[in-house]
Amino acid sequence: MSIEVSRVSKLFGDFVALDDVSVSIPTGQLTALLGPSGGGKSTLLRIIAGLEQADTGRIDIEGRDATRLPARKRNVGFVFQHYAAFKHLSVARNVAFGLEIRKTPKDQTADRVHELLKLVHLEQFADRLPSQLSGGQRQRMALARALAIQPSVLLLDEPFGALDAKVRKELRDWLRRLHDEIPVTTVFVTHDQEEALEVADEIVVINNGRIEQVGSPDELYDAPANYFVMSFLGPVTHLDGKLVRPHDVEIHTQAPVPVAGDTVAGGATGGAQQTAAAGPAVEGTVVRTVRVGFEARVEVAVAGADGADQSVEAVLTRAEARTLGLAPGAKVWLRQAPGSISIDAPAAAEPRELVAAV
Ligand SMILES: Nc1ncnc2c1ncn2[C@@H]1O[C@H](COP(=O)(O)OP(=O)(O)OP(=O)(O)O)[C@@H](O)[C@H]1O
Repeated sequence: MSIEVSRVSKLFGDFVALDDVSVSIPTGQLTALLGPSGGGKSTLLRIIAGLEQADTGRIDIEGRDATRLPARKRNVGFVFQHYAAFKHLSVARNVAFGLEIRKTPKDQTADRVHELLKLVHLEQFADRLPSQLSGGQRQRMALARALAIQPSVLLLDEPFGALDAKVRKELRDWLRRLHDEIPVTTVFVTHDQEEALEVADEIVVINNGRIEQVGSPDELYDAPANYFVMSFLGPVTHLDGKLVRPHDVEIHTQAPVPVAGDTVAGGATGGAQQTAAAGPAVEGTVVRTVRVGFEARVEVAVAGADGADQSVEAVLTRAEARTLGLAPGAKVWLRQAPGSISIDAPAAAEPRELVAAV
């Protein structure tokens, strides 16, 4: 393991930002710290970097106790969302900075800067000033600068957060490819589940100063440990007392023949369960259908346990929606698709609070 975080807690006044957090970050992989705003991701990253001190607990980096080491002695590269470049220095000099202060011989520095600028596709901009770069190019320069000192760990705090969606997506793909080329242990903070699922080898889900789950993108998606993780990883809806994904809700225009509903695989307590066969269907009425790109989102009103109408969302392909001809007011039957996963919804009132927290 490249980074071992053991029983780390951090308070700001009496606010608990991190509560007894332990996690192992594997060597050579891209690990995402994922969670909602204020959950403690940046605080954890800053403690690993040595920019913040934990109140209790221990940090080991590459087998060495780094808990009390100052940031500059931890051999970590760091990139923030708003990268502070030296405005009056060229791109090449910015990248060279870490090497110059370490008194690296000039020719070695020049070679390394050239190599890094090539790696981040900025060779032709070596002599420009940072202000003459686009936001995406500036973040690539920041990465080159962080990599210059050959860090054992690269820490990225929402590195693409300030960029527009298209550039963000490009840089995300680029970071993945870059990491395949030079597999430095990398930890990056994001609140964007899609970014984490797409880029990371491993995801650490953090909420309210605690770790909710650690796993590969597939593990998290296929076996979320709890209600929070499942809700945070993408759209969810409630069907028959369970949290399910809208694309796992089947819509029938006639009452389907019930097949014994059986639960085959349970995760951790309270975690996802996989339905082997479809159980009885729930009757409802179509409220509206909205087409979004190739999908059709169908809102269906069903009678809840308390008698009041509850809204269930189902997502179909456009073709499916067209075949079913779902007009508002149409009577339908909903059931969870066989093989899909669900989590028992917590007792009354709680779901709404949790969804609001997300
Ligand atoms: N220096 C500080 N002083 C007081 N409170 C702080 C300080 N730094 C962070 N906090 C608080 O600690 C909590 C966790 O902050 P942190 O930045 O780690 O969250 P985050 O998950 O990275 O969220 P975001 O994505 O919004 O940055 C927040 O409620 C924040 O207000």
